[in-house]
Amino acid sequence: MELGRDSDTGGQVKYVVELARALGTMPGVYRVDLLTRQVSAPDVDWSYAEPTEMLSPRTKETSMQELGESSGAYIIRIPFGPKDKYIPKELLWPHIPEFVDHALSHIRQMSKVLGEQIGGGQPVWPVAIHGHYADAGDSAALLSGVLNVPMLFTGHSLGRDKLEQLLKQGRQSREEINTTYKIMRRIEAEELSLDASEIVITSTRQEIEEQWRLYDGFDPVLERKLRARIKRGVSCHGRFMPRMVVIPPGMEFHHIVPHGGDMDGDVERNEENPTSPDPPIWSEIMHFFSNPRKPMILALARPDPKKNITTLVKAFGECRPLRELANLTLIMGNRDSIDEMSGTNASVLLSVLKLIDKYDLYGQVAYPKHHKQCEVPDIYRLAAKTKGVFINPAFIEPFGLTLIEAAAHGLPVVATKNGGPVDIHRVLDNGLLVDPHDQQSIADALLKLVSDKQLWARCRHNGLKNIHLFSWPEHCKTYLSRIAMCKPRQPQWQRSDVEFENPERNSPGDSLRDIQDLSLNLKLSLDGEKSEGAGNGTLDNSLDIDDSVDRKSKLENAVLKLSKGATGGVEKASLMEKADQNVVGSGFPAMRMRKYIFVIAVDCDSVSDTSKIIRTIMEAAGKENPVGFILSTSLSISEVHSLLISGSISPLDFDAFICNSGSDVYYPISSSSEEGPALPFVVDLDYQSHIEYRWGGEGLRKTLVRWATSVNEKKGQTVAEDESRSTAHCYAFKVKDFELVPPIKELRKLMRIQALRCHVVYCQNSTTLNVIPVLASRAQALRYLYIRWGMELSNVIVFAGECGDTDYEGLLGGVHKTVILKGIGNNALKLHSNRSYPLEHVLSFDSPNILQAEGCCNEDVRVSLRKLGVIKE
Ligand SMILES: O=c1ccn([C@@H]2O[C@H](COP(=O)(O)OP(=O)(O)O[C@H]3O[C@H](CO)[C@@H](O)[C@H](O)[C@H]3O)[C@@H](O)[C@H]2O)c(=O)[nH]1
Ligand SMILES: O=P(O)(O)OC[C@H]1O[C@](O)(CO)[C@@H](O)[C@@H]1O
Repeated sequence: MELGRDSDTGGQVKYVVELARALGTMPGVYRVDLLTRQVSAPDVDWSYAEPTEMLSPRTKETSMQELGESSGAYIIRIPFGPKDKYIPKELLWPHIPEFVDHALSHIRQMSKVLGEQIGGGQPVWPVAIHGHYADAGDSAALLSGVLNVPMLFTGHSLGRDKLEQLLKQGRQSREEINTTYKIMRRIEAEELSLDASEIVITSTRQEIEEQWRLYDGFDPVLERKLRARIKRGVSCHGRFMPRMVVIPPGMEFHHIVPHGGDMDGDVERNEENPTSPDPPIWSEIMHFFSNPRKPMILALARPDPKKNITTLVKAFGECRPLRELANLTLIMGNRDSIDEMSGTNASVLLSVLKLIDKYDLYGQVAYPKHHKQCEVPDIYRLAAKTKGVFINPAFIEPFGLTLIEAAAHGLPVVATKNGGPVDIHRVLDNGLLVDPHDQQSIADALLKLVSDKQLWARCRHNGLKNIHLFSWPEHCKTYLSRIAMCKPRQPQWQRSDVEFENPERNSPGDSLRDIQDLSLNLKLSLDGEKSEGAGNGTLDNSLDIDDSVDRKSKLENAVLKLSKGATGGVEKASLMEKADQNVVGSGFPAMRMRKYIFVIAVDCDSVSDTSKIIRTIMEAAGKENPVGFILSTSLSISEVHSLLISGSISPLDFDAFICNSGSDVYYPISSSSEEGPALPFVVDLDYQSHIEYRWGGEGLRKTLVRWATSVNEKKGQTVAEDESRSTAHCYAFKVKDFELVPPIKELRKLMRIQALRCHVVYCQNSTTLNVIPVLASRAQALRYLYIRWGMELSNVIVFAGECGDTDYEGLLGGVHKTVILKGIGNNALKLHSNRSYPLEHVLSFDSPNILQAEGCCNEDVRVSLRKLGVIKE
């Protein structure tokens, strides 16, 4: 770990690595995979390019022999974004879909490997997926949706709070902040994480009460109300809230020199080897001081403006008695040259240097250029040895790992009263809290602690006495018990395979009793005791139980046939049949065998344009390649049927149909005349069970109808429910005038405020609004086809227009190739006003996977296919 190297290498890195390592050694946990980006750049360590790295356990008890072949904790580095280049977290957003696709492929591969090793040949699926920080939250939401496993989320630092703090400081406008930090994109990712997570882990209560409450999708009062309703067994009307759980992080204690009985004031010494030489970092710090024997005030933080180091230097510089009594050590990451640091970090450092000069603090302040990770404990020990004090004066500190590190080394603390330190102080009672904006109170608190020997000894003693409360094994126990309470989710087809093979194992708890793994952050198996917990937890979490599709019927792997109702819409014809093994049951064969799959996702102005483009693309594909076709559209399946008939295209020319903006997947079947008016398609019920998660059903529909009424009252008859086009997982509304309806971002906000989790899409030239499950989309349906049928995503070519429905941008990113057909697309959509951030924060325009075709005639398409190497000549 290169902690403090830049703004990406802070406490979160340490937290996540230590958590993964600790989880990997927990009884019952089989495997933990920590997924991160692979970087092979000259300016970063070579190990960042290693695809896999084992995190060896810290505890001696866990011998390698005890572990299974692939068990333990691993860092898995996934390549995505430009090769050979380090990208700061703010610029990663356009590359997230590519990460998700590669991560899926790793998880799929791993589940097979583990299946061979410990699963009796059945794939071993992750038990849960945990996103850390907004970008991983965004990814985990998509992955949990495709894999159909529970998601957990930890924010570490939250965008809305950061935005408020930056606005308060008044140095940048909202637009400037967004340009620098891509903060609106990040906030949307955090909102999506709330939509999709079953559990949100926080380090403190303050994070819930004061930070998460700033989000549309979380309201502590509504959360309590919903929880009470669940306990009483009363309906929540389709509303869902993630469960917030406070679990403070832990510490790794292996490198801490035992303090023996020396808790009451005498400085510690190395008990194991009293004659060992002083660590080199001590002299590197001491050479700054004219009187190295004075107590040392220590600050250790990334040189980030929010850490407020400049106020500390001012407080020190302006307080004569403090300067006389103590020295100040500032550990602010590592640097070779200030000119090579990032803009904000460099400006903090320059300000500090100017202040040292202004107050003439030479000989009293140390600011070493380098320190190694392994030297950090020595730095705390040095401060404790001089009877010094640790200070964290951050404007706001979400938790503050340095505070528990200092306590573990017997160093009393002065800390900001904003954020996590309040909770830490309640537990440890090892120092004083201050207002970080009040320079005088910072100086007073420091002076008090360095001058009052009894207070200093009491704080040291208290910290050492209670630090065991911040332990990773304790953290992991609570964490795992929470996961055991989640309602088990798993791909339906996998569950049915297991159950058909082994009819003894039919209760939901049983599948948890099998060894399972938990990917991205952990993989674990649950023992009998925990499985019972899982049963009880289902009650606790019954918010998510609203499983409206009858489980039994889903398990039957049935084929649902459709027939045209009197209205011309599609009705379910009550025909649940045993699986037609050739169609759905045994793995839809065609997609896996295709060399390429062309996904036609052009959102045209008119139906005739669509069928014309379908024919052009099919002709351009030629016959030489075994190409499969998928139509991806906002249309319902009966509209698709009419479109195909009007264009004289056979449904059998397609492998699949992604309909209703991604809320339904169908496969074509040959219709026989005996079946009367049945449409020649079967619906994929497994897909429905995947996207069912948090679907608000009737409660959501009623809220939408009320919303439509209120729009109509204000603007005249503008929005009306379109029952004929609505399906079980898509509520369709007709829109008369798109200028009069609110943009997507407002409608989404309105739904989130009411704890309704869904995805809203304006489509068909803005004449229609489709409201679908939050984990459904046209892009997600493609990932599902990969997981379900093994359709290779890198061999998929998506054809899209220049613009389209409001889910358009989701179609472009990822490992598949995209051909954008110039001049095509419905143009009435307010695509750009649907987001609160520019398209560049979502899409990478220079991606080699995206191509522009000059037009949409046969030759234009063929030129693009040639460029992609799909066709020769
Ligand atoms: O020059 C430095 C600066 C920091 N560190 C280490 O880096 C970590 C910094 O963690 P923390 O003080 O918690 O701050 P952040 O880097 O800002 O971490 C974020 O993530 C942490 C874990 O969730 C939270 O505790 C913080 O509040 C949150 O701001 C600590 O282990 C430090 O020892 C160094 O080794 N060298
Ligand atoms: O300033 P931001 O964007 O809120 O980010 C802070 C986050 O970045 C990191 O420094 C990266 O490790 C984390 O410690 C912290 O969670």
